[in-house]
This record gives sequence, C-alpha cells and structure tokens, in this order.
Amino acid sequence: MANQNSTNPSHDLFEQFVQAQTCKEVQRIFSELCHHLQVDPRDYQSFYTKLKERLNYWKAKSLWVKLDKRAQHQDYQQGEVCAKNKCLVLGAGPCGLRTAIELALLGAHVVVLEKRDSFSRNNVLHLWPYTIYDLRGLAAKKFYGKFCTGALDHISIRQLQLILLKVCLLLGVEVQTGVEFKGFVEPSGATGWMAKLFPDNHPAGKFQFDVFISAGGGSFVPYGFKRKELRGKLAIGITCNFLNRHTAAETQVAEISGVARIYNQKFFQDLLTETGIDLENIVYYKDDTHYFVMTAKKKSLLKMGVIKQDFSDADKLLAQVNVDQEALLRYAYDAAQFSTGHCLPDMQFAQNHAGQPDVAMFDFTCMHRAENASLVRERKGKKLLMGLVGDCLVEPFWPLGTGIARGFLAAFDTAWMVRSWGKGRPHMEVLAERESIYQLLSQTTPENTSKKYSAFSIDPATRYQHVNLNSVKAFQVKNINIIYSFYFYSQYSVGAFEVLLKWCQQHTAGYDRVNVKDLNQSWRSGLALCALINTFRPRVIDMSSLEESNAVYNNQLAFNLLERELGILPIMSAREMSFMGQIDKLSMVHYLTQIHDAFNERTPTKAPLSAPKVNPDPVNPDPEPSLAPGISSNEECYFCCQRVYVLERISTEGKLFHRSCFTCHQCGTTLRLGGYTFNQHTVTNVIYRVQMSLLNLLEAGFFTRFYNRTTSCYCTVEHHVTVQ
Ligand SMILES: NC(=O)C1=CN([C@@H]2O[C@H](COP(=O)(O)OP(=O)(O)OC[C@H]3O[C@@H](n4cnc5c(N)ncnc54)[C@H](OP(=O)(O)O)[C@@H]3O)[C@@H](O)[C@H]2O)C=CC1
Repeated sequence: MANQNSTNPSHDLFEQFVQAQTCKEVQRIFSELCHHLQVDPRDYQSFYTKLKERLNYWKAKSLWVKLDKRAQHQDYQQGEVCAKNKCLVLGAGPCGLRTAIELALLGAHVVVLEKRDSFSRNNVLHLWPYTIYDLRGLAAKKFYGKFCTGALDHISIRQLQLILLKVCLLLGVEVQTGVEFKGFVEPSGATGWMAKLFPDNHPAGKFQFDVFISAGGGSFVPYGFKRKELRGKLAIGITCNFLNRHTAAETQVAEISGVARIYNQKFFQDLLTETGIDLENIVYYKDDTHYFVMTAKKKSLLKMGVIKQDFSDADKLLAQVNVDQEALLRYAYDAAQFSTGHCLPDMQFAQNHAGQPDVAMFDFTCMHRAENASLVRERKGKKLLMGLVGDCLVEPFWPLGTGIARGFLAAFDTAWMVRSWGKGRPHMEVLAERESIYQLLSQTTPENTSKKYSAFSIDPATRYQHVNLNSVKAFQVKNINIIYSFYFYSQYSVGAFEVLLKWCQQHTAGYDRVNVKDLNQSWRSGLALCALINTFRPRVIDMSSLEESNAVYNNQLAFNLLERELGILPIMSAREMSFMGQIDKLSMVHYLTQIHDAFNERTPTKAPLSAPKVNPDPVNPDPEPSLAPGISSNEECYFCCQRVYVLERISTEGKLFHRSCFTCHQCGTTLRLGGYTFNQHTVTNVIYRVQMSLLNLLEAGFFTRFYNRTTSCYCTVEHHVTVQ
C-alpha cells in the first residue's frame, strides 16, 4: 500500500516494507528498496550505514535510533569483533532469526537458510517480560503496531518471524527461503566448509563458513549432537487456530493465560460433564488468530473417537492412521467454545500451511534436550564451530510458554560463544564456556533471571543471576567436542562409512587372524586395533604374541597406546569391548575416525609409540590395568572414583561422573545436567538438587510419575546426591 503523503518512491517502499505481512512480500519490497537506493545488501559490512544515509526519511529515524542504540553496545565492538567470521544459520524460525541479528551486530557475514518459503505458523507464543523489552528494542512496535499492547504478553510465531526478518534484512543478513540444508561439504585444499543444499544449484551452496548454527526446530538436530530424553507420563497436546475477524464481540472475550486442572477443578469438571472432553490444562490467546493449546486425557480422546485404537506406544497412538481428523476438529472446537463461554461467534478454523484447518495433535510425553550446545569440527586444518539454539537445543513444553524465552537466551549465549570465537580464544575454552552457560538454561524462569532488562546483552552475566563461566573445564570438552570428519560426515554421505572401512581394511590387511568386515564386530578381539597400530608404528607390538582369545588384554593394550601417545581417549572399557553383545557402531566410527585422522593426516608424534605395561596374564586379565603415566587422572568419576569413559560420562561443576552414578541419593533416579544447583558451601556433603524448571510441570499435573511412592521423594523437585 503506497503512502499517500509521500512523493519519494524510496519512502513509499520503506513504508511498504514496514507494513509487509508475508515473507515473500518483505523480501520483494526490500530488494526493490535496495535497488532503488542503489545499496547492495551483499556488502554486509557497510550496508546498514549506507541504507541509513540514503534513506533520509523522518519516519525511518525512530527505527535507526533503536537499531543504533543496540549496535553501539560495547559487546559488539563496533561490529569489529566478528568481522572475519562467516556464519551459516539453519532455520528462519524466531530463534534462528534472533541469533542471526546478534551475529550481524557482531560484524559477521550471516546467511540464514529456511526450507519453507512462507511464514505460515499461526500458533501464538507466550513472551516473558525480558523478551518484550528485547523486541521493543528492535523496534517491534514499528513493524507490528499491536505488539504487546496493554497487558498482552504474546505474539503469533508468524508475526514474530516477520519482525525479526525485517530487522535481519536491515542489518545485512542474507535470508534464503525455499532452500533446504542437506549436510556439509568438507573443506578441500582451496575451499572451506560449505553446505549441501536442495535445490543443489542454489547460490548459497557456494558460501564458505566457519560458524554453523542450527535453529532448525525440534526435529532437526545435526549429527554429532547427542540428545537426551525427558520422559513423563503421557501428555497429548492439541493446538488449534480460529479466524480472528477482530469484531467487537471477539474483542470482548477474555483470554486464558493458562489454567491447569489442579487450580480449577470445577472448570474441568464442568467441561467434562457438558462435552465429554477431559483436559489437564488449556491456554487461549488472541492474536492474528484465536489460538488454543490444551493437554487432553487419552481416555477422553478414545471415548470421543478422536483416537481410534489404544496403544501404549505414543507414536502408534498418535499416528495419522489412528486419528479421526473430523473427530479431532470437533473435540478442539467444543473445547474452545466451552472455555470461552460460547462467546466467540461464528468460529471458523484458520488454515495451516497446507491449506487445511489448523488443528494439530502432539505428543509431549517425551521431550528432548541436546547434551551439548556446541561442537568444533576440524578438517584439513579448517575448524568449524557449531552451535544449537531454539527447539533443537531444548524442546519446550508449549503450554508453559518457556520456548521463546529460553530460545532467545540461547540465541544470546550462542552469539557470546561466536564472539569469543571471533576474538580467537582457544576453541576448547570457547566450548567449555558455552557448555558452562548451557547448564543454566533449563533452570531459568522469569523470577531467577535478572530484572534489569535494559542491561541485558549477549554477555551472560547481564542476564543470569549466578553464572559460573568456568563450571565446565576445557579438558572436559576434549574429545567429546572435537569430532572428526568421517563420523560427522557420515550422516550425509553413505560413502563415508565405506571410506573409513576401506581405510581400516587396507591397513590391517595381511595380519593373521584379522579380518575387518565391518566397523564394529570385527574389532572385538582387539587384534585389528593392534594391527592398525602396528602398521603405522611397527615394532611397538609383538603381534605374534597376541592371543585371539585374550581380547581384554589386546584391547587394553591398544587403548593404552592410543591414549598415551595420541591422546585418543577410549570410548569404553576393554572388558565392554570384548564382551558386550553388540559393539555400538557409531561409537566405533568415532574412535576409528580419530585414529584415522591421527595416523593418516597429522601424525603428531615422530617418535615410535612405546609399548605400555598391560597385565599379561591371559587367564585372568586385569580388566582395568592402571593408567600409564601421562594419562590424566582427571578421567575418574567424582563419586565412585572409577575410570569414566567418554561415552558414559557427564561433566559438570568441573567434575566428571558416570551417567549411572549421577543419581538421586534417595530414590536412585538419574539426574539431568542443568537440572540441579551446586551447593558450594557444604563441605562434607555436596548436594545436587534438581531445579524448579520442572516444578511447574509437576504442579500442572505432568510428569507426576517422577513421584516415587516408595521413598516419598518428588524426584524432579528434590533430586539430590550426597557425597560422603
Ligand atoms: N506453540 C507452538 O505451537 C509451537 C511453538 N514453537 C515455538 O517456536 C519457537 C521457535 O522455535 P525455533 O527453534 O526457532 O524453531 P522453528 O521450528 O520455529 O523454526 C525452525 C525452522 O527451520 C526449518 N528447517 C528445519 N530443518 C531445515 C533444513 N534442513 N533446512 C532448512 N530449514 C530447515 C523448519 O522448517 P519445518 O518446520 O518445515 O521443519 C522451521 O521453519 C520456540 O519457542 C518453539 O517452542 C515451535 C513450534 C510450534
């Protein structure tokens, strides 16, 4: 819509850009505006300054004031700090876009990839006070006049994306939509890290980057990052959106910012009596649409015919074939009608991206969180820093509205990590600091974050009340965080496993009793590992003295040599390697890849490997021979003092633990990282407590299965471990 009062076409275009209501429209008008002003967004470092100079329009001034204020923050060092960094951000959801803004302010060249070509998500997000403050600082109100007017503390995902997209573009971020990230292209001699895309001839495929941020949502987690499950009792979420025609009658209907069964038994009982619908909780927000999110009881879904057949497995239960779509629409409609007192007139479903009524049913029984927030890859001497933000870092429970608040916190924390990277800090320190900060994320609530919103910046100390940037030490991210190319690349290239296998076969060929046919079972006797070592460091091992039947001895010999001389930590004990039913293939690929990289590429030591002492008694081999000199004694579990292997360890508070040791003293349930506080004042007893992050869920009636009847211990609230 052109501005009637303006005669300057660029002013008109600016007005249209500010008002644009679809992703495509924003991109098109922005490109016209740039063309008209003859500014090139690819010139990302000076783009914003040039745009400001050439768009000398009073209506744009308030926008520049806001963005200038943000950009001048000392953390960004005038956009110099990351001027040499190139960042690829996957996902143009709110978290990807918010991260991209920070990276651009740090001076980095930022490209965002998004596989969707429109912003079509009607669902509405609850905003914590700090996010409202933050978005106002990015001129949200300028782009969306209704932004958080009055007491409103929510926004539709679509509107939020539009605001953030506009800010991104103004700051020189390249946002590519309709393009899917399919994996990485490893550096060759001349080129750095690049992305494999669909469509494969997309120009963004030429972009070389040293930072990769995944903000691809809950279903996209790059390979190499491990996820943990949080399992609760069955929780089935339903979201639905109805058209909002903004009539007087609709304006009058009161929102429900969250009502849980335990707080309002009568409401839910009446709902059940009147409609047969049985809910745990419900939220209703009014935005572009009338948005409802509720948690329904399985029994009522079965009774009302929404779910056709009962299964204990949640995936089967909610599989498309087992859901009657018409009955689901009726269920959602009736619940919405009842909870708004039948005052919403003429309710009509809004459409989702597929043009269908916007109703969806989700399983919240099991939610995921990544074990690590960061990784570094290295190939051909080129390092790639990787980070996760948003739902792919921690999946939130939507009815609680924690998603976007923690999503933005992670975006800031990630930007802080990239800042350290840009400053050239050793990468182990960068990772250790990021992991230290990540431990706080699941614990954050509006109450325990700083209230000085005006001071919030990417510096974690401005946001978290008690942040210890050194709670994870650099040595603890060693090996877990550097994952070399084969392991990493393997997700995207079927051939990568084969290349590794061929390399192993080539270098173990001709050895008696060694026949490498695969990347797991063939390694059980330890002879193949010893053969591999012998090929590259002859005379260290007397191969003829090794017995095939003495697998523990052989494996331990190889493990010790590789650890002591090449710094490659064993991934399991020699006994596990020898006797476990099935050797985990990915773990072995990880281990063998490191051996490959050490021998094949970098050969860090010119001196031959020296044979360590291993208990040679073949009848009764020592399952855990003592560590050779030079091996860090830090690799012990803090609680049981036994050796802790990479794949079984948890590191926190500067200490290592076996996963199995990190349990509730009272009831034995396994504790989660980030789900406790560290009581530093207790001298003899170190108490770990799970924080309040799950308390709300408990209160709301979710995850009550954590209540242990035998010990009367609310594990999620009172988990603790006592060290004698
Ligand atoms: N209340 C609700 O109903 C919902 C709320 N949320 C909330 O939204 C907030 C933001 O979430 P955020 O973490 O930003 O994630 P989002 O899911 O909003 O955004 C991720 C985007 O990345 C896209 N994507 C995924 N894989 C690829 C790929 N390989 N290549 C290119 N693009 C890809 C996704 O497309 P696609 O989606 O097609 O995979 C999606 O558009 C959170 O607070 C979350 O809790 C999120 C979902 C629903």
